[in-house]
Amino acid sequence: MTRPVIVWLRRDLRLADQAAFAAAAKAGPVVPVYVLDDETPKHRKMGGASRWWLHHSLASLAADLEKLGSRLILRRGVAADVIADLAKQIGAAAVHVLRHYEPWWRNAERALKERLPEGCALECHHGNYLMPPGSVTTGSGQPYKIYTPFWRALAQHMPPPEPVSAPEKLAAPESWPESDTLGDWALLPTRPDWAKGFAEEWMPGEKGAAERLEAFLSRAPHYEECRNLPSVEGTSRLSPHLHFGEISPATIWHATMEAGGSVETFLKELVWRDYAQNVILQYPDYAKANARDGFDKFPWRDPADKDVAADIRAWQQGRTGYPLVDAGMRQLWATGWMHNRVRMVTASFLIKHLLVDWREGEKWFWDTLVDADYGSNATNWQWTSGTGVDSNMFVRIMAPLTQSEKFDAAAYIRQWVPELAGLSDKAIHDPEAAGKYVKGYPKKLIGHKEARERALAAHAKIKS
Ligand SMILES: Cc1cc2nc3c(=O)[nH]c(=O)nc-3n(C[C@H](O)[C@H](O)[C@H](O)COP(=O)(O)OP(=O)(O)OC[C@H]3O[C@@H](n4cnc5c(N)ncnc54)[C@H](O)[C@@H]3O)c2cc1C
Repeated sequence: MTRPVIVWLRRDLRLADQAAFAAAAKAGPVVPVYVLDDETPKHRKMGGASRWWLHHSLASLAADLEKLGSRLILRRGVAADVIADLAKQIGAAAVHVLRHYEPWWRNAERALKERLPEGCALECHHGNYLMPPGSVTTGSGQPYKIYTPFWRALAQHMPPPEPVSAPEKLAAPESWPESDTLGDWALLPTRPDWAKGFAEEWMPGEKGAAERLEAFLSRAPHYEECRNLPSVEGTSRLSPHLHFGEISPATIWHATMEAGGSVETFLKELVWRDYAQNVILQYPDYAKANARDGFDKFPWRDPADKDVAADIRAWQQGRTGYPLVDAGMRQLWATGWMHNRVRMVTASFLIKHLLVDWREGEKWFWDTLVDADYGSNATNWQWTSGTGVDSNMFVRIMAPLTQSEKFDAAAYIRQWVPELAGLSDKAIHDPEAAGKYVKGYPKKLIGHKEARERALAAHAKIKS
């Protein structure tokens, strides 16, 4: 009997265009394994919203595997140890994985390689990004730090290879190793069940991802004009599916190209995802360390101070008195997702209006986003705060009230801040300035002009 091979799954929970499954299917009986590992990532273990998604995504993958005559084995513990032990136990000939670039997963891949028994190879495949992170370099072989030249260089290698179909069958081993039961992992919230709204919005899993893509294709040609309008369903909402690897970026690339029309702006956004991985490969601590010199001395307000803590809480709960900020933070809490334009506005508000260190916001998003992604989250927070490897954006202080009008956010605000629903399109962006007192809706935590001056003065301190 041919020795079995293991497919070790992480954020690659799909069968189609999944190189680890494709290679394993040809090699022999396949044992697909997911390890819930809260130890290896240390303080970066998955947040609450991601755990909700993970539960449903694993259930979906397990059902899809059964249709192929296979199973999903669930284990809990330090992933490198669990996989090495399992390889010994079943006499595996190889472990197939898709590469991941979070620093803890790179360490785990190295550790696993050392721990695997003799004769069991670790086979790492490419597939969750358009190009393997680190492979797009300047003429002198250096990795890119800035997005635009990165995009130009990556575009030279596009389109990506055509996606590969899911295997039609996966041979089963002679006997299946033991598996945990998904429900015992308690990934879903219970008391309180804050994720009630998630199920209305999302269908985690490969089928849900394919449906999202299908629905987006007819809108893709209008992406450029609609993508900044939070009141309009203008973007793809594929981010959590991409994060959990339920669909490959190559699949999305080819499908949007075939849909026709001008899709370059969308593809450029997709490349931001690759760019973020390229950044964390160069700066593994990107979620905790300012990349730009000088910001370590920035006079942030102290989150231990009770007034600052109250401001942070008001931001988290969507009670800042700025309707667009509040709508975004409430959308995040209710659905685990927020529109990109509003992510920029809410992040800028925390950092510049409230003068709170970007890392506080990064942590909140990590816990509450269903698409929370180590690379993309840190890259976008450092970009907004001006502390990152790219240009210093600190002095670009977004005006939430102007942004709200410019991007026509009235309907979005009505949806997420229902106490303001009765206000006119004109008054809803800034009820206070329009002289509208709405019972239950808070006053602004700080005026825009005052906040802007305070932020610029703080920034001047690190420049002097
Ligand atoms: C402060 C802040 C934090 C963010 N945190 C995350 C995060 O943790 N995870 C995450 O996936 N995105 C993050 N983003 C980027 C962006 O907001 C989301 O990817 C986007 O809103 C997802 O919606 P969509 O799928 O409809 O995107 P679309 O506009 O349809 O874009 C298609 C895909 O491209 C990728 N993409 C688009 N914009 C970006 C970007 N700026 N950076 C990286 N990838 C991008 C996503 O995978 C997205 O699904 C963050 C942005 C900000 C400003």
